[in-house]
Amino acid sequence: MDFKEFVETHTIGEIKKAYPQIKDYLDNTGLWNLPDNLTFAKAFEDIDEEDLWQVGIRDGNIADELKKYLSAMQNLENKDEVKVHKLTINGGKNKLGEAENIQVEIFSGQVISIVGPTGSGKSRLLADIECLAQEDTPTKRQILIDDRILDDEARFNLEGKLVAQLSQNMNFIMDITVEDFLTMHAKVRLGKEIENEKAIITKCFSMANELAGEKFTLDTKVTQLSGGQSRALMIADVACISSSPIVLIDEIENAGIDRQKAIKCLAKSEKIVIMSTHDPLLALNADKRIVIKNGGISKIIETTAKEKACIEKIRQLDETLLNIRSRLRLGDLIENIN
Ligand SMILES: Nc1ncnc2c1ncn2[C@@H]1O[C@H](COP(=O)(O)OP(=O)(O)OP(=O)(O)O)[C@@H](O)[C@H]1O
Repeated sequence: MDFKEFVETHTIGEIKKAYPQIKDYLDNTGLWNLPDNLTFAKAFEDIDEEDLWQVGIRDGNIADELKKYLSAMQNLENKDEVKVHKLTINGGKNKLGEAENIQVEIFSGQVISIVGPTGSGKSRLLADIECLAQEDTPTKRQILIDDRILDDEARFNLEGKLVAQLSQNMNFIMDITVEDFLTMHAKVRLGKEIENEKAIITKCFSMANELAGEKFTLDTKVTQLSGGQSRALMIADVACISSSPIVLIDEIENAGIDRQKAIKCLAKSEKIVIMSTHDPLLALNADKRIVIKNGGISKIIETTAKEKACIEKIRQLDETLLNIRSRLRLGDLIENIN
């Protein structure tokens, strides 16, 4: 029996039992009080045709409407369900055509930095991960997800669900407020759980403000945010709202935000965070760093305990430098560095 036939021959109660999400559909369309012991066709006999039209039900199309709703809910759930425990990079070739001879395994909850001279290929590695390369990019690297080789169909299905990318240049094109932006995104991601949605928006907004140098409000238009504020908002959005299990960050250091805190916020969300950086503070805050040379992965260094012990000193140096920068911006003379 196909779905249409099932809907036409069963009572509303039986249909709700077989597909519990249909109760949400009926609540959302204002049809929550239809008697459970009738079929839809019978129950609709007592409802004004115009009222049914208003919620998109006409000419006995209820089965089609229910099917559309169930399929939309399924898509949303499938999106949320994409979980990645392990990402593997199988080495390809460097710019000189030499084999990388390396395999890198990265697990959820880990933060990995990519370091190397300018032009060495850090962004290229991020791009390979973003497109889930299968030996079909200039580096010939292969990316496995949970030990799985991905065929074209799997790559296509995972597109947009797996990876959230925070790149150096981020501009908003829609002229809406921060609140509308977060609400819109939360609605797409979280759907019907309105209560939860409000709490998440509040959490996301305060996280963004904690990361941003200059504070902004929920009424601020996203197009009016500075580069640093936009980045802070997007990082908070990725940490609190986006369900992508892999986060790629291309050089966060120029963003004018609290970078160390930003990485901590992202790491807490059990995602795989991979960032290219020239910043020692960020590099040492990662669990491991991939060193790139001539377009190839030349080394993988696990951050040592001794290195971790240096972080506080580096943070102080960094703060001193930030302080000098902000004094410079304020028009002060820099004749001492206390
Ligand atoms: N293994 C490789 N084989 C061929 N080309 C490569 C390889 N790795 C990198 N490239 C190319 O080298 C160029 C520079 O790489 P990329 O932009 O990734 O450098 P980067 O380290 O991110 O630089 P920056 O620090 O300036 O951002 C790009 O055109 C990239 O496609």
